[in-house]
Amino acid sequence: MAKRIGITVSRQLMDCQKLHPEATGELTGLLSELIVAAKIISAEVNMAGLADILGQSGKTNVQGEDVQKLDEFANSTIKRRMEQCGYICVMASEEEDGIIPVLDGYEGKYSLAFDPLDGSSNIDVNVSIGTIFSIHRRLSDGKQGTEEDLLQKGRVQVAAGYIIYGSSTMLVYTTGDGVHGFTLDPSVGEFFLSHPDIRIPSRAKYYSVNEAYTNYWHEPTRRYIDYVKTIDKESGRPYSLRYIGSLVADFHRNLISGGIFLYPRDKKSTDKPEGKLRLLYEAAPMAMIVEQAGGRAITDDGRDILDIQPTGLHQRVPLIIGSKEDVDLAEKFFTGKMD
Ligand SMILES: O=P(O)(O)OC[C@H]1O[C@](O)(COP(=O)(O)O)[C@@H](O)[C@@H]1O
Ligand SMILES: [Mg+2]
Ligand SMILES: [Mg+2]
Repeated sequence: MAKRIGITVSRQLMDCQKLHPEATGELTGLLSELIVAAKIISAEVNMAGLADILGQSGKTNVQGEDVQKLDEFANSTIKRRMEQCGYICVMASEEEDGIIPVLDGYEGKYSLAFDPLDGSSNIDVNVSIGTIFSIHRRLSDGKQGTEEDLLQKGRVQVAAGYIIYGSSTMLVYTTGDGVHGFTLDPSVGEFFLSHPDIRIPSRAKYYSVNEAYTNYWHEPTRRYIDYVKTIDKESGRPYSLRYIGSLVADFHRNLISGGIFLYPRDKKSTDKPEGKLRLLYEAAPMAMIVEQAGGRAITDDGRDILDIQPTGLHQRVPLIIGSKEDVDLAEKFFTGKMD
């Protein structure tokens, strides 16, 4: 894969296509359309305070969460663009209860699941937020796609990525050929390669968990977090705590600097027995990226996130993700193999 800093993302996609003679260019087309949607969202996020787009929309989504105006803007921007791009047959969004069809005559061979805006609690306070996406090859034949095309294991994703709207806007994605980061130059409206072949450090520097829930943690969580806080110079402990409250931003920091992010099950969320984060458009795409970068992603009972067969569009899973050595060790704590 071309490692030339400064090449555009469309150029890299084209180069990647050349490596796959069977490629038809449809995945490149799909990703290019998604990137246009991300640029539109990035422009809106960057001037959110001016555009009267902060605050709540007054609606509640299928997750029971208050929908922010920017959630809605991002959701409709992606939907409007992708329903007529001609490369996908069905979509799923965090903000929509059921599957989202494409316009008749625009059916394509892929399915798209997305979290239009991740980190909604940080939208109004100018803290990094993002968009997460996951792409599968369709299974159903016929024209419009079905839920079956979306409910596929993370292991068979053809591409996954996120766009982080932070101090700079970055696209980080994988098509199974490593993980690459591009930075948006807003003056020319183009993403340029800035982080080729990202490899997550095998040992963490940071741990990311919402400590406000300590009183509700199950014993393995408590023991593991106590462990990362224990002084052990040789293994770089205690790790520093960093928790932004936007999965995209916490994940991105750990991807670059080394870290472990945990959102395990707890005793607080009786309405969310499987934790908070969603498998299809949060955990599975991040798991593909982290594994492609040399890291790992599991549940808090040691299952690999990418091998979980989804059963529902908005299914939640406990998530432990990040530097491989730390996730391997955390697994021992959570599966009772650490005495
Ligand atoms: O406030 P909590 O319980 O720590 O939850 C924070 C988590 O919730 C999320 O905001 C959920 O995602 P959405 O903002 O897309 O709903 C994650 O980004 C983040 O990691
Ligand atoms: Mg989210
Ligand atoms: Mg969201």
